[in-house]
Amino acid sequence: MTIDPLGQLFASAEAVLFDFDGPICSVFDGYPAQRITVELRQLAGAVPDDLNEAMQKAAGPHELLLATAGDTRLATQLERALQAAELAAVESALPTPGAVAALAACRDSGKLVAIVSNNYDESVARYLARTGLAAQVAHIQGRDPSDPTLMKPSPHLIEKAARALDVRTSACVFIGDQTSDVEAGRAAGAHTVGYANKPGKADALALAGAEVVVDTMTELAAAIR
Ligand SMILES: O=C(O)COP(=O)(O)O
Repeated sequence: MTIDPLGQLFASAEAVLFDFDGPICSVFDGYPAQRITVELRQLAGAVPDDLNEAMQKAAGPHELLLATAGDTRLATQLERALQAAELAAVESALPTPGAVAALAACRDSGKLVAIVSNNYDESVARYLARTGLAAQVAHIQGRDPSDPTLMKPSPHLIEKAARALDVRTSACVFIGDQTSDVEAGRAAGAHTVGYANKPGKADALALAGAEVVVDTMTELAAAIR
């Protein structure tokens, strides 16, 4: 008998939770995250040395937002600017091959779907509307605009999405392309699948504890059916 770990994970799942940037689309393809990070740093202007150090270290706009969490005024200012940048970015976001098939497979097999993202929920909604996918997603869980510390790797967003779908987290499979996604999924008590969309990611996702790692969303779609 062949053992199909991915098929088994989905067979017993009631809901499939998708991270947005990566598994569903490349959000920052036309408006690079690096450019947004630089623009947000410029907007922040002069800040105290310790904060400046943390902000310079941030690898992307969400890490930058997190770095400002202790400064409510600045965090609010950057949150608003990042929301605007994300809304602009999704207009040119490119779909991930296999993502549409994966969502269709969930619909056909009667599994609930939520998107769980550190991005602004309205930008996710715009992308889904633009690409005709809105009806296939029961819930969009974006970051909490008032508290960046609740972004993944915190389990908060996954727990909230499961509550919105009225399922236990243990009945959810969460697919993400970052080790922080896998950490969030595990901390929430969900099953986790790593999507290794770049060379070298597979080992890191497995090390973070992903139960299965896939290289393509097409492979994932086939396993859901
Ligand atoms: O874009 C990011 O880095 C985070 O967003 P995600 O949670 O949708 O992956």
